[in-house]
Amino acid sequence: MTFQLGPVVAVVPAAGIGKRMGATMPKQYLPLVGKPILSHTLSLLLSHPRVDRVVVAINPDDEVFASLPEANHPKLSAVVGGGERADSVLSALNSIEDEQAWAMVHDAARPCLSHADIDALIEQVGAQGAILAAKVRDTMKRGDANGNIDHTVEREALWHALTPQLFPVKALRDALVDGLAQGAAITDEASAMERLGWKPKLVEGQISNLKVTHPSDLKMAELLIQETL
Ligand SMILES: Nc1ccn([C@@H]2O[C@H](COP(=O)(O)OP(=O)(O)OP(=O)(O)O)[C@@H](O)[C@H]2O)c(=O)n1
Ligand SMILES: C[C@](O)(CO)[C@H](O)COP(=O)(O)O
Repeated sequence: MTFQLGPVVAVVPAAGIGKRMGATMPKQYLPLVGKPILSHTLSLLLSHPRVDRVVVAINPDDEVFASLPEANHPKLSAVVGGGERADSVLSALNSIEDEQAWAMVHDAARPCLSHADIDALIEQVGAQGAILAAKVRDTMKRGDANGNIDHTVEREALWHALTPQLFPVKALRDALVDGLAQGAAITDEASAMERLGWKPKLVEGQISNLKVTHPSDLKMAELLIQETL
C-alpha cells in the first residue's frame, strides 16, 4: 500500500516560561527583528501551502497572544497548554477532530525554520513518521559527576533532534497519553512514539533551525532572520 500523507495540522507548543532565558517575559514574546519570536514562527507555518491549520498551545496566564496579528488568522486556533511541553502538545492534539490528520509539531522557540525544511520533511515522511534532525559535527564527550571527561561518545550515528516532528494525530495522541501515564521522560514527540516501537525517519535539516533557549541564542537568531529578509 503506498503511503498517503493526510491533512497537516501544525501544532505549536508556546506555553513555556523561558526559565533558561531569564528574561522579564516568556521568551516566545521577546522581540526578534521587529516582531515577537512567536509571530515569526506562526507566520512561517501559516504561510506554508501544505499546512491546513495551526493550533498553538499558550500558557493559561498568557496575556500577550491575543494581541499578535497572527492570532486572528482564520487558519489559527489556540488552546491552553500544560505543565510540560508534552502536556501542551497533547492539549493541542485533543482539539484536532480529523482522524486522518497528521500533526507537524514545531517549537514556538524555533523561529528560524525554513519552508525548504518543511518541504523536505513532508516529501520524505513515511508511515512511521519523521523528524527534522541535524547530524552531530563535534566530537562528543560524556562528562562525569565532577565535570571531567568520562569518555568520548561515538558520534557517527548521533543526530540533534529538531522540530517539526510529523506523526499521525491519533497515534501521537495515544503515545503521549501512554507515555505521560507511565511517567516516561518525553522531551520530543519521537521519544513518545519510539516507546511504542515506531521508527521515525531522520530528515536532514538546517542546523540554523536553532531553539532559542539561552540569551546568546537571540543574537544568532537575529542574524539568521535578517538573512531571510
Ligand atoms: N509547559 C510547556 C513547556 C514548554 N513549552 C514550549 O515548548 C517549546 C520548547 O520548550 P523550551 O525551549 O524548553 O521552552 P521553555 O520551557 O519556555 O524554556 P525553559 O525550559 O528554559 O523554561 C517552547 O516553545 C515552549 O514554549 C510548552 O508549550 N509548554
Ligand atoms: C523538542 C525539542 O526541541 C527537540 O530537540 C527539544 O526536545 C525540546 O526540549 P526543551 O527542553 O523542551 O526545550
